[in-house]
Amino acid sequence: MRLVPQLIVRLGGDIRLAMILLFGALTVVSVIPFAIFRALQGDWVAAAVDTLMVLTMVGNASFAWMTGRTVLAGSINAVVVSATCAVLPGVLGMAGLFWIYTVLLANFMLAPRWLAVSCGLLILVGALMTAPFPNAMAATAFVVSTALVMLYAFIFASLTEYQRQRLVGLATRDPLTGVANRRSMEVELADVLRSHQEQAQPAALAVVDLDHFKRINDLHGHDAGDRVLQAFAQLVEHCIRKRDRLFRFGGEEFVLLFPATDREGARAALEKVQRELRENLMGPDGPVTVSIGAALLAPGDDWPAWLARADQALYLAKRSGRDQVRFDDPRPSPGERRLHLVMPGSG
Ligand SMILES: Nc1nc2c(ncn2[C@@H]2O[C@H](COP(=O)(O)OP(=O)(O)OP(=O)(O)O)[C@@H](O)[C@H]2O)c(=O)[nH]1
Repeated sequence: MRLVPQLIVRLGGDIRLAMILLFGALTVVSVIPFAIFRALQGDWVAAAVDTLMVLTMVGNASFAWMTGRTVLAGSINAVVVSATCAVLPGVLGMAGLFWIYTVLLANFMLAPRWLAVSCGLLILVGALMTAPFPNAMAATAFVVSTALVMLYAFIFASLTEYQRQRLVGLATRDPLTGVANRRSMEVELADVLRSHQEQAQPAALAVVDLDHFKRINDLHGHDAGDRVLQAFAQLVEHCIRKRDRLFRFGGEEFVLLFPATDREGARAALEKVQRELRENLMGPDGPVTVSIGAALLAPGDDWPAWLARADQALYLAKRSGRDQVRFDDPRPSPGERRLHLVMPGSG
């Protein structure tokens, strides 16, 4: 991808990275002239402080761009610039105070809120100890204005974070059941494939489909069907491991992803899910069963192929009478018919 489109895609998807790069660029443009001017005046301490700040910002922006570790890079930026700001009035006199408001605001865009508040307090205390305030009134005005700027920035950052989380929720969750949606599934399956390629980790995937679900809708209405879907999602999320993931693929079809799990692990997990649902998933007319098709990730699989194999196993589970789990075997031995294992105890 060319540089500008790549830049737009990455910055559009990661606001903290965008702020770190912007902050780095603005620091270079705004601080370098001061560093040169102070060096020309023979004020070597101030020139060195300015240069150190520029180097830190540029280094951190490169680090954030290359590693994606934007919280760490933004936090380092906030701490370094705030520490500099705290002593700046001691070096520059009252002129050092003018930079403080910019840094107080920038900290909330670069670092987590608790760190931005801590850095703000550091600046406040440092400036109070080092700035040559002409009188107590000037010092009081400084404290009040600094506190107000921090308060506004804190409220703004909190609201922005709340809205961001709501947007992420809307974009990645299924509104009916609250589980992750198909879009998240595609992203997470691609991640699992990457770590499978890098670390040769096994992974299993299962497509779970409620049996005769249409009857519930037809006999008792859509709301009754919705309640069964919600109960299903709650029961499954309750009985899988934290790292396993449940997605709503569409309608009454769900996908379960088991990262770092081999065949035996997947078999045990699916037995548990099936047992939990058999015992506790109730529709208006009694227990609701599920059919499950599972597949282990095989070398050379992309995620649609992996999912298609699990779906094929589900199809066989349905055709064989429902209420059962079937595994697809990705590597039948030469000349052998593709083997579909029916789990013990399943229908
Ligand atoms: N209540 C409700 N129903 C839904 C939702 N999404 C899809 N459905 C219904 O799910 C039903 C799926 O029907 P089918 O594909 O025939 O599946 P089934 O009746 O479970 O039959 P088998 O899968 O073969 O056991 C359809 O009636 C859809 O309208 C939803 O969000 N809420």
